[in-house]
Amino acid sequence: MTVKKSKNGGAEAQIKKLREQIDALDVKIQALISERARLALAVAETKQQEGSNNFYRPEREAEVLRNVLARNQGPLSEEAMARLFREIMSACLALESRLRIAFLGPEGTFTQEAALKQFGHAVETAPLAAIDEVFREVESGNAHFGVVPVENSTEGVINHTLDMFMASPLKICGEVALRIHHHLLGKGNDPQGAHSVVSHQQSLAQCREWLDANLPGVKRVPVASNAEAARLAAADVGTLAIAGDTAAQLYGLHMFASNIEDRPDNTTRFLVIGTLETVPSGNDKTSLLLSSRNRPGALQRLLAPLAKNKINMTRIESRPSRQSMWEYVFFVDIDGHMKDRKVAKALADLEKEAAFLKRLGSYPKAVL
Ligand SMILES: O=C(O)C(=O)C[C@]1(C(=O)O)C=C[C@@H](O)C=C1
Repeated sequence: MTVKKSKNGGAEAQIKKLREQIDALDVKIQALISERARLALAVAETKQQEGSNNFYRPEREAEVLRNVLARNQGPLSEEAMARLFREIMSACLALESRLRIAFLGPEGTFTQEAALKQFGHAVETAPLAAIDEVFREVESGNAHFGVVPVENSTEGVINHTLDMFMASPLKICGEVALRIHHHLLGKGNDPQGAHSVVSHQQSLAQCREWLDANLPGVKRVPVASNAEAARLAAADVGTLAIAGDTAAQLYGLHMFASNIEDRPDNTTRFLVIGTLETVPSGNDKTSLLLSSRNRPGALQRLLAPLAKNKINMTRIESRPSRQSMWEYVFFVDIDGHMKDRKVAKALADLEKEAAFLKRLGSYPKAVL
């Protein structure tokens, strides 16, 4: 008994000592964060004196986060360390100017998660019901930036987002890559007793194999979003939802099975849209909208300037042009920033070959 007591006493004393060290470090960290915030305010003042009211600088934020990752020695993971610095920058930016970010809602969607991953929590977020509403909110100046999904590694592109760029004057200012984990959620006790499983059609597709193996008799019903699915599951014990953590928490649902996506590397790419022309960050990509003249070998000829200038094309998607039948436009992503000499030369060559070329934006590659 005496030994145990002294052991406990020893452990408690040890914890007390460690906590004193933590307290002493917290004092220093806090003072440094305040000093950092004062410097950010000074940067804001300089921006204002220059006549600029673009306080958000995605290229600088990408650089800060890349430096953080390069320095990280553990024990915190890259994600954890980046998240902490993201929130520090978010709070600093909020001192300079509070941003309003429109995103494809409702609350609890993966797009909201992507918006918070990119901007941190010190922004005002505005959930909107459809992708075109997000574009309109930014175009009208009601929101500083918008976040929309564009591509999923299992199911491919989100055509609606690409189509919006044909007519919209907005630029792509950044991209966010988000690992997507889907869970089977509900209010009841036994998922086998459910009559239907609801989710966004992409999520149902991303969990197809799991559903075939585990819930073969349950009807699959596509709905507008995963968050909407969670809302429906919260209202009816016979309805199961496939959605992510945020929606599960928001609607207080029971998690019957976690990470049910067929591919463990399931990632969705989101775009940050706005009026800002992002300057080079040192590791950028450029998105273009192209259409070819209607003649044999047109696509090959169209892309030749990229090969000639040794530009790496990372993606190409074709979409009907909507101008005339059987004509296509191409969404092309290339490595580099349009201000890079090599890219600028390739774009000048491309312009001569293409019937139409729209520069959708150059922006930092997703950091994490
Ligand atoms: O460097 C700037 O331009 C800043 O305003 C500072 C800071 C930061 O906290 O590091 C804040 C907001 C910008 O988006 C980028 C960086």
